[in-house]
Amino acid sequence: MSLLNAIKLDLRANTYSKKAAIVVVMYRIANHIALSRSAVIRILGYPILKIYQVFIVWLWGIDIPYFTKIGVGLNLGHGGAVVVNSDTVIGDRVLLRQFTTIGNKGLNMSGSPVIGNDVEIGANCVLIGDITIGNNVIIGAGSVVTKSIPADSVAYGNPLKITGRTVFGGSKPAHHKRARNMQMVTGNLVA
Ligand SMILES: CC(C)(COP(=O)(O)OP(=O)(O)OC[C@H]1O[C@@H](n2cnc3c(N)ncnc32)[C@H](O)[C@@H]1OP(=O)(O)O)[C@@H](O)C(=O)NCCC(=O)NCCS
Ligand SMILES: CC(=O)OC[C@H](N)C(=O)O
Repeated sequence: MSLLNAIKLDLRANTYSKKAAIVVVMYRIANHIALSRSAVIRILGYPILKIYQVFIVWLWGIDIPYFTKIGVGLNLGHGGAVVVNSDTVIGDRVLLRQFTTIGNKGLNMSGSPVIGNDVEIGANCVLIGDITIGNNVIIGAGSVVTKSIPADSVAYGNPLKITGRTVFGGSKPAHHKRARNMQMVTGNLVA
C-alpha cells in the first residue's frame, strides 16, 4: 500500500483527537523513511526522524519507535502517552488507548507481543513478553497481559481472564465505531 493511502486510513481512524491524528501521521512518515531501502530517502528524511523523536516521543511521551511495524488504521484514541517496544508487531485497525505499555519482560530480553488485526486495547494496560494477540480481540482497561489471547476473545483483569467472544456485525470503516456495534456473547457479557 502506498504511503498516501496508509495515511488516509490512519487519518480516518483518528477523528476523535487531532493530537492522535498528528502522531499517527508523523509515525507513518518516519516509519516509511526508517524502513526505506533507498539510502537517499533515509538521508533526506533524517531530520524528520529527529523531529519525530523530539516532539512525539520526548515531548508528547508517545514512545512508539519509528522502526516498529504497525498496520494501517492505527487509532491512538485520546492521543495520550504510550510505550511500545520496537520489536512489537501490530496489525491493522488497532485501537491503542492511553497509558498502555507493550514490551519485553526485562532489560535486554527479547520477545515482544505480536498483535493481530482489529484489536482494541483498553486504557492502562501492560502487555509483555513473547505473546500473540489474535485478530478481533478486546482487552479491557487495566489488564496485565503476559499470555497469548486467541482470536475473537474479550479478556480483562490481572490476572487476565478470557471472559467472552467478540462477534462483529457488518463491516464499518472506523474501528472504534465497529467495536461499539459489536456484540459480546458470553455468560455475563451479553450486549
Ligand atoms: C472489557 C470491557 C470491554 C467489558 O465491557 P462490558 O462487556 O460492558 O462489561 P461489563 O461492564 O458488563 O462488566 C462485566 C463484569 O466485568 C467486570 N469488568 C469489566 N471490565 C473490566 C476490566 N477492564 N477489568 C476488570 N473487570 C472488568 C465488571 O466489573 C463486571 O463485573 P461484575 O459482573 O462482577 O459486575 C470494558 O469493561 C473495558 O474495559 N473496556 C475498555 C474501555 C476503555 O479503556 N475505556 C477508556 C476510555 S478513555
Ligand atoms: C477514541 C475514542 O473513541 O475515545 C472515546 C472513549 N474515551 C474511548 O476510549 O473509547
